[in-house]
Amino acid sequence: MSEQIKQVILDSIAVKQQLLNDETVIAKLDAISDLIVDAFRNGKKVLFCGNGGSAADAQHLAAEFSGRFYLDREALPAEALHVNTSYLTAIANDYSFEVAYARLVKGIGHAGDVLVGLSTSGNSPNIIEAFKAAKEKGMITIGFTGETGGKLKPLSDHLFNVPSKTTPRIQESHIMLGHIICQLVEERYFAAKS
Ligand SMILES: O=C(CO)[C@@H](O)[C@H](O)[C@H](O)[C@H](O)COP(=O)(O)O
Ligand SMILES: [Zn+2]
Repeated sequence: MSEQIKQVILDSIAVKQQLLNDETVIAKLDAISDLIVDAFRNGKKVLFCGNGGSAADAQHLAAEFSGRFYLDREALPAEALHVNTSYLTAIANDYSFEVAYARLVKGIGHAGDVLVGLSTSGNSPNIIEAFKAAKEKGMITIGFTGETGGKLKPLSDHLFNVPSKTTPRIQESHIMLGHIICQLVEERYFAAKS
């Protein structure tokens, strides 16, 4: 049993070690943070979407922006697309779950806004449809996926494809990458303002 537990921790570390060793990932984190700072400076917002554990990650990361992270500061405009359960259940029930996020992107998304999609397979239909809607709107799409990127890869302007095939290990790295971006964005946006 303890070996099994240790193996999970080792596997999680191994994925993160690969990210640490990949200079393109480090450079991308730096660049995406600047991109999001620019979006906020231009009055744009960041929308997040995911399913299951990745829905939790989506709202977690949105709340780092709209609430606060390390700094005591103003709110930044960010939200996760699944948080209104009345909206989500009505649209899933009346139309389909597949269109639920896309419909909201069409309703509230504007050119220059950012859509972050978290999908370990890269193949969740509602995330795919949301990315298609975002691209039609002229939004910037950022995918967080597993190693292949799945169907989200060609729809992502920027992609963090975590080098693993295992859903929970991928998610553990997604939240780490997301936290890094939140930290850099908060520092850069509010340092420039003060
Ligand atoms: O949290 C977990 C597994 O760790 C699950 O809830 C998982 O997120 C769900 O099965 C999702 O529906 C998987 O979707 P995706 O990552 O392939 O887009
Ligand atoms: Zn999970």
